[in-house]
Amino acid sequence: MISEFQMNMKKKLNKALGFQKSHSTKQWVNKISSSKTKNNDENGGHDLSMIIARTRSNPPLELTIDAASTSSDDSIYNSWVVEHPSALDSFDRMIKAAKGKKIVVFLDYDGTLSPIVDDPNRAFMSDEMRAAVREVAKYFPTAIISGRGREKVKEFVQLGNVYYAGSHGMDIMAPPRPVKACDGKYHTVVAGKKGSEVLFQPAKKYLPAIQEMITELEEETRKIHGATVEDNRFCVSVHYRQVREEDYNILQEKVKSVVKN
Ligand SMILES: O=P(O)(O)OC[C@H]1O[C@H](O[C@H]2O[C@H](CO)[C@@H](O)[C@H](O)[C@H]2O)[C@H](O)[C@@H](O)[C@@H]1O
Repeated sequence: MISEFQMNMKKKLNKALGFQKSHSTKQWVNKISSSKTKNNDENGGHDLSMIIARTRSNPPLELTIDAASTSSDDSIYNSWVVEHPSALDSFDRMIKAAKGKKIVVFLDYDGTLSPIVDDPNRAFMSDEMRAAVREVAKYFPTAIISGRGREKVKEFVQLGNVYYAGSHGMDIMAPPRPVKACDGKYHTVVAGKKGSEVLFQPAKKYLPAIQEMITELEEETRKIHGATVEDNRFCVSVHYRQVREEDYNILQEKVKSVVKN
């Protein structure tokens, strides 16, 4: 039987995720259409991240379709939903499967907790979503994993009771708590007001090389209108959402040559 907590959680998640139905429908439809009409990468991504990890809902802007405008768009969306059902529809099944097990929640940021927008610096999370995540984290260890730098994600999320895994997991910070043991090699303990925070940064020694690459990418891409380089500390994203389609190849070649060298 579903408990009151489960019902409340389901309601809160539904409310928090509400924006995705209205806001991201266009992006989902857009992604499907774009993958049919051009040779896009499999994730429809718009940043040529050095570690190739992208959200599912970031399609090219120039292929924007108004999802509400035609019934064929609706049917594209509906078939997308069939292939990508909402976890909320299987909530009861998930609860059953989780019985007696320790539940840990892993959440992506862009396109999951926040809508996809043109300017990566403005991918804000709604207050409803923040409240839902805060609530979930009260009951289960909760981690937010992103390709972005850890500090940027923390700045967006503004919650103290979650784990932050930035740079695709190369920079992890646990919420403040009493620290029992760390291996000392990759972990650093940072004393804070509410307890000690543990930092896990296994790629720290590569920081100078990564920073060098970021500077080079900035120089190489400066002349391509719309291209931006996002410093994600242990990795980097080169955004092409605002780049003209005819410049995609040249940008891609420039990124490849920097990475290769
Ligand atoms: O792992 P994620 O948290 O999903 O990060 C993947 C990339 O997300 C961000 O870029 C994407 O969202 C931007 C804001 O909506 C959008 O403008 C961009 O086109 C998307 O690719 C982030 O800026 C990247 O650094 C992450 O790699």
